[in-house]
Amino acid sequence: MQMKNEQSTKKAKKRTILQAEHTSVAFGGFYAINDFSIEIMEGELHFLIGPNGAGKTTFLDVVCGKTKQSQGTLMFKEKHDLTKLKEFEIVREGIGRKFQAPSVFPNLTVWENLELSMKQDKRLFSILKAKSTKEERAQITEMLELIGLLPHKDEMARLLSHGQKQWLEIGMVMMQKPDLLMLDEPIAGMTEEEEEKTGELLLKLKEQCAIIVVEHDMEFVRKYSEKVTVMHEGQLLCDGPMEIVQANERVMEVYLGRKGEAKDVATTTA
Ligand SMILES: Nc1ncnc2c1ncn2[C@@H]1O[C@H](COP(=O)(O)OP(=O)(O)OP(=O)(O)O)[C@@H](O)[C@H]1O
Repeated sequence: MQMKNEQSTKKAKKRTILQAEHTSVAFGGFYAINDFSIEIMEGELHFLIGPNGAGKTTFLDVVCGKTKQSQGTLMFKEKHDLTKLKEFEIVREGIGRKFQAPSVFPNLTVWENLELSMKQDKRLFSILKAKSTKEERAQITEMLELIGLLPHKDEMARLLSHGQKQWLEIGMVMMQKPDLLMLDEPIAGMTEEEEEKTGELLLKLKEQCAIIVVEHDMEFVRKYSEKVTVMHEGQLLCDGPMEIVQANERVMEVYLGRKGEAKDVATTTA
């Protein structure tokens, strides 16, 4: 009986998916990130916000190995030291990233795009020649349902709307079953309806992996965030649930002190 209790406690305890401590990144003598720390837990939809130039994209670059940090520790799933891995090894360990602009294969169908993303051998010829297994086809269908593109499965990707292309690309990253998904401004350029569908999609995806979203749209952050980290000038300014973050005086100062972004915070703090 006691063992059973221990097991259920173990089950309930969430893993730390990503832990960065005292991360710094220097470009020449300039610190784009300066002693920044963040912890991302399993099943978390975590928004990373901050004014332009705060260091958000640089941080994602560090996590996926594109940029090397000059200082700090960076652990993935409590056991992989990301600073020692190359970009392809980081992907293989389970970190998927989607950049802001959609980059699907325009002249392949939606189905083929997903099929391509799940194969190791990325040569087009091999993919079109090799038939997917029943299990793989079931996985593709499941993903199409999740991203809402099942009715469009035979359409050329170039014919999709901007929002649909973004969902397809998210689906392509998800086909590799990441434990951490990183998205850079996923709703940029979307219609209101597409924004809402994206928010709903993120809520579903967090059942499968932890998610970091870099976002400028404060209304979207307020609506869908569980946890928010605010960066400013390469440093951690504040973190916690959105109610805490938007009531933080330093956060207000940083945003209100910058023309154009005052509107964003005013909307969320009203
Ligand atoms: N390769 C680089 N060389 C020199 N400076 C860089 C480089 N990459 C980024 N920076 C600088 O580092 C700082 C942080 O940039 P970063 O793109 O990470 O900010 P951000 O928070 O993502 O901004 P935005 O919201 O505008 O995308 C900026 O001052 C930027 O000019």
